[in-house]
Amino acid sequence: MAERLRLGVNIDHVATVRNARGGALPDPVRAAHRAIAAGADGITAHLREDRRHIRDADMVRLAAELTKPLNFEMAATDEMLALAKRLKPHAACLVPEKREERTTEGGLDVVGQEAQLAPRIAQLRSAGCRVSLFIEPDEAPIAMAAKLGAPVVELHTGSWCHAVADGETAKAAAEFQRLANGAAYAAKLGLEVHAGHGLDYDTARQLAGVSAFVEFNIGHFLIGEAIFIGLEAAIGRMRQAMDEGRGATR
Ligand SMILES: CC(=O)[C@@H](O)[C@H](O)COP(=O)(O)O
Ligand SMILES: NCC(=O)COP(=O)(O)O
Repeated sequence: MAERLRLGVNIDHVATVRNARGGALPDPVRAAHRAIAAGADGITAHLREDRRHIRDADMVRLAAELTKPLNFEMAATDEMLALAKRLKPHAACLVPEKREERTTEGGLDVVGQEAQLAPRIAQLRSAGCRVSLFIEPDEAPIAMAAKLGAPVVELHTGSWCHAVADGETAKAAAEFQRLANGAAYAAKLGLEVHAGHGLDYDTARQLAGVSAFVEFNIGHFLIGEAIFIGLEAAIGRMRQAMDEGRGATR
């Protein structure tokens, strides 16, 4: 029987809605508690440098209150590093960030940034954080992640999800194969393999069939679904989709 996939729920976009009116509601920390009650294995939150959704005070509360692991997504900057070292979340996921982007557009450029990343990874590990690198599913960044001492990689699923959503069948098939190959390669190197960005019920179900993945981090789709069916129901359906996909693992 294949290992059960973990589901990390990203709550960034509860904070996006809150910030639209500048008040305190809806509270992303309340959403995190509800997500855990509904079966999330962990919570992901991305403290962007421009604080467009999650804010420092949210991170402080999440780190103090959660009963399941917190995955702190952050740019590899001194400011974020200092905060992560203070809050000591279960996990720190280093992601690329461009101020003008609408959302994360690709994986971290690990091959070009070894000198900056190596000391930051070492410091996060010393603070007790499980470090992951959000990267493209290609051999060069995966090998570099292993060389840099990151125990976890999160493979960027955005290109595949876009191709699926746009009905680009050939591209979607190629991107899926790229993810499957990347996951197998990372697992062979001894890395723990996660996936995330743009996943929905169907893509999560399909990707769950790749046995090398142990965790998916999913946010935007689930928060959108919550508008229609509620957060608990959306998480329940996602859990079911992932379990179905994992059951199909050969
Ligand atoms: C790194 C990643 O793919 C996402 O988790 C990230 O948090 C996306 O950023 P937004 O939530 O701001 O779209
Ligand atoms: N790291 C990916 C993540 O946390 C969620 O991404 P998305 O589902 O909001 O695109």
